[in-house]
Amino acid sequence: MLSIEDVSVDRAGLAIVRGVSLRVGSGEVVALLGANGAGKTTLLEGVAGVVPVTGRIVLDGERVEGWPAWKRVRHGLAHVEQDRAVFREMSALDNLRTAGRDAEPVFELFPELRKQAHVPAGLLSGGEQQMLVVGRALLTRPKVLVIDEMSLGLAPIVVRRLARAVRELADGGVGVLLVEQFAALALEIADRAYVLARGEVVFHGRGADLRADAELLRALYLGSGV
Ligand SMILES: Nc1ncnc2c1ncn2[C@@H]1O[C@H](COP(=O)(O)OP(=O)(O)OP(=O)(O)O)[C@@H](O)[C@H]1O
Repeated sequence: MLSIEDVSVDRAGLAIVRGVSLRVGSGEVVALLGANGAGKTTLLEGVAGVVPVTGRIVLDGERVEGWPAWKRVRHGLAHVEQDRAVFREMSALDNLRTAGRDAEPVFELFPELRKQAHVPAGLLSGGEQQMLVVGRALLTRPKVLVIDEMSLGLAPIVVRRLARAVRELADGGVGVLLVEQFAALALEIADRAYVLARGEVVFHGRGADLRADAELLRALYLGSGV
């Protein structure tokens, strides 16, 4: 569904992402892990069309690396950015309506939002705001969802709730590429995982294998390789 082939990204003259190749299939959650500064956010931004890349990005059968971000969205890509941006003065429902579609599927996925439908989004809890952001992305009916650190600053119970929802989305056929600071949590819902260190893939394998091998995970995070 999404294939990233030999992708590199430079920023301010520095090679931040270097020759990364990875794939996300339909119905799969793929975790993208790595220490701070490894290049995870930059890679997602390259996929979404926020920053230019070299290499190939194939989305649902089409080469999209030269496309503007909006065109990638139209072709089935949704990008949940790190900043959890909602329209604070607008109600939760109106935030969802900006996606131009009936909000009902979001209320089914996150019933807690239904009760808050008419509350200004700025007054919602951090977790509810994140549900809105994920919900809004979902309403564009993506084939692939790339999510950057959706757990930042949220309570563990809320993070679990969001993680479950992401797994449900994938079970419904969406391909998910998930950047997550809590590796253990990401690996609970991930089918496969990649670890980035200094812009390069240093591990690729089954989520369960990495989860079962804390030693390996630690070594990868420290950048010492396998
Ligand atoms: N706009 C930019 N200009 C120059 N350098 C940047 C820019 N954005 C990020 N970087 C640098 O790129 C490197 C990778 O950053 P990136 O945010 O992609 O990593 P990350 O793996 O997502 O880390 P984190 O988990 O801390 O968000 C960092 O060294 C960062 O300072």
